[in-house]
Amino acid sequence: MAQERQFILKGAEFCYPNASEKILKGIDLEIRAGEWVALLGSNGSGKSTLLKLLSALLLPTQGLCFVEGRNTAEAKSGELRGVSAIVFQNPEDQIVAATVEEEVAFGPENLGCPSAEISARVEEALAATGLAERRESLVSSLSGGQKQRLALAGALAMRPRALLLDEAMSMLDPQSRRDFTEIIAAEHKKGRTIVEVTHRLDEIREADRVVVLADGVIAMEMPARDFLRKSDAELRAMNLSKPPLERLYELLAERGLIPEDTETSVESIGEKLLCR
Ligand SMILES: Nc1ncnc2c1ncn2[C@@H]1O[C@H](COP(=O)(O)OP(=O)(O)OP(=O)(O)O)[C@@H](O)[C@H]1O
Repeated sequence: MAQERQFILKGAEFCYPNASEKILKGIDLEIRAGEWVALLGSNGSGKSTLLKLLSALLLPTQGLCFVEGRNTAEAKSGELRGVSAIVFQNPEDQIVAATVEEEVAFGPENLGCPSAEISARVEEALAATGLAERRESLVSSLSGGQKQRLALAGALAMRPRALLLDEAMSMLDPQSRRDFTEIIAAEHKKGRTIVEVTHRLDEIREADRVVVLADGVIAMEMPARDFLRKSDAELRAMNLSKPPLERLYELLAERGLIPEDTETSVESIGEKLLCR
């Protein structure tokens, strides 16, 4: 499964009902199972809309979308179950239950899982998101970061093969963002595909590939590592700013203080500087 094409968009277009202009104007994109793809682009460029096509919440108005080989326009109800789960920006839009445990059980219950399996899925998702000790807590007593981890736990309890993240970290403080990223990285290691919409380049370090949307089409596509090494000026032209670590790398490499092939990590840059 590792290299299979899990999502395929072919000339996909999308126009919201009653809107005068198409939001997506012919997207050709393939995402392999197990890949981590970051979707970038300015406000309104259609990133969330594209994510909704992948999750079959929306159907292309022209062109095709295939999910694990099935055309989403023809898939019967439930046929795409288990492929993907989505986490939105604001956990309040997603959480429905009163307690942590009830919230995580909600998805598997709706899937009609037997009770032993519901318990197993709840345990697994709570452990993965570090919420096991809060299982009996009221959702209202959780911090913003914990609520977003709960939304993620709810998604994981569906045991999706792909996690779709729609600016899922944009409301989090730096520590919660690090915690959330660690959980996502662990889920990716387990083999889940990650498709994340973001505006922050420090969230794409672990991605395999970056896809940039502009004016309804894919304006750029490349390995995340290469994208992060673009000049600050090029990134600013796309309304993006280089994260501090990459800015430091660029400055030190430009001045010959570290070799060009230094890995962009605090440890690696620090070691090269100390060895001088
Ligand atoms: N339900 C809707 N009905 C009509 N227009 C919509 C709807 N949802 C989104 N749009 C419009 O479609 C365009 C693309 O929206 P989308 O949310 O996909 O962009 P985005 O790149 O994710 O934006 P952002 O970075 O601001 O979240 C926007 O102009 C938006 O106003």
